Amino acid sequence: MTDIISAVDHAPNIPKMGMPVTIITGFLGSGKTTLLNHILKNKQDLKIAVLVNEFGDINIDSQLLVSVDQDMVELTNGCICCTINDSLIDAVYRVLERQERIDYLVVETTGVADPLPIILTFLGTELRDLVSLDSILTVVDAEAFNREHFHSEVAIKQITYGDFIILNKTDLINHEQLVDLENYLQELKAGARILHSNYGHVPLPLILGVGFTPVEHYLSEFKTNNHEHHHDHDHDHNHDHHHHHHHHHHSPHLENDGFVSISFQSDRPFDVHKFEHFLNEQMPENIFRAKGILWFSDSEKRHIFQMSGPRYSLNADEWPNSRKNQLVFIGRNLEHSQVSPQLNECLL
Ligand SMILES: Nc1nc2c(ncn2[C@@H]2O[C@H](COP(=O)(O)OP(=O)(O)OP(=O)(O)O)[C@@H](O)[C@H]2O)c(=O)[nH]1
Repeated sequence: MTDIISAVDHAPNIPKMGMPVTIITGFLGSGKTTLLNHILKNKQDLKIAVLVNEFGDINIDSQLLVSVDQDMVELTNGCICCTINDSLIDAVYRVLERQERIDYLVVETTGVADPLPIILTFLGTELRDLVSLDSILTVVDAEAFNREHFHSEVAIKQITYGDFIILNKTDLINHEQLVDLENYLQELKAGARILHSNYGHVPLPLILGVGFTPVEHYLSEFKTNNHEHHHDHDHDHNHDHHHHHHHHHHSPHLENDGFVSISFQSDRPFDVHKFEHFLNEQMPENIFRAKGILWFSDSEKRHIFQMSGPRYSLNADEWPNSRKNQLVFIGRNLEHSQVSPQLNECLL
C-alpha cells in the first residue's frame, strides 16, 4: 500500500499525452489576439496554455493578453511561420513539462504565417504522439479582406488550411458585403465552415474541442510525399525546409510574404501632440499594421495603440510595470529610417 502511494508520489514527470491544440491563424490585424482574449476570458475552469508567436522584436501581444496567469504564456522566438522548427517544438515541450494541470494549448501565429509548416510540425514530428491537433481557426477581417487578398499568397493559404473561418469585424460591413465575402471564401475553400463574429465573440464550445482538423488527410499526404515520422529534432524531412530554417536565422523576416517589422522603444515619454502629428501627417503609407504601448508625458495611464489598415485606436488602461514606449510597425518595403527619426522627435 505505502509502496503504491510513494510510487504515485514519485511518479515521473510524464508529459501530458494527447493534449488538444487549437491554432489561431489569420492575416495581420484580423483579430487573432482579440479572439484569444475572448477565449481566455471565457474559459472558466479550463486550464489553457497559450503560445504566442509575434512578428516583430517586441512582444506587444503577450502584454495585451488578459491572462492573469502570465505563466501560462509561452513565447516562441523568431518565426514559427517559415518551417517545421525547433523553436515551436521546444515551446510545446515547455508547456508539456509543466507541473500544473493543463487541459488545452492555443497557439497564435503571426499574421504573415503560412499555417501549413505549423500544422506539419504538430503532425509530422514527435509532437504527433504528445498532442492532438483539434482545429485550425482562421480569423478574417471582414472589412479588409477582399479578392485582392492583400496581394498575399499566405492570406489564401490561411483560408485554405483553416478548418473553421471566424469572419470577424462584421460590425464594419453591411449585409451585401457580407454575402459577397462569404461567396468568395467559399470559392477559396469549398464547403468552408464560417462563423461570424465581432471582437472574437464566439461560443467556445463551437471552436474548442471540435476535432475539425483532418489529421488522417495530412498523414496520408506525408506518406505520399515521403515525409517520415521523426522522433528527434532533425529536420531533414524536406531539404527545402531544412534550407529555409537555417537561412531564416541569418536573415530574419525577409521571407514573410514581403512584410517586415520595425520596432521602436524608449524610456522617455512622448509628447501627445507631437505623436498625433506623426500619426496624421508623417506616418508612411506603406505601414499596414502597427501596435504599441505608449507613454505620454501628460498622462498617468498606459495607452494601447492599434492600427490596422486605415483604422487606429488608442485605449487607456493602467501600467502593470514600469513605463516605457514600445511600438511595432509592419508593412512592405519599410525602412527604419522612415519612422525612427520622426518618433525620436516626438519624445520629450
Ligand atoms: N471594429 C472591430 N474591430 C475589431 C474587431 N476585432 C478586433 N478588432 C480590432 O482590430 C485590431 C487588431 O486586432 P488584433 O486582435 O490585435 O489582431 P491580430 O490578428 O492579433 O493582429 P496581428 O497580431 O498583428 O496579426 C484591434 O484594434 C482590435 O480591437 C471587430 O470585430 N470589430
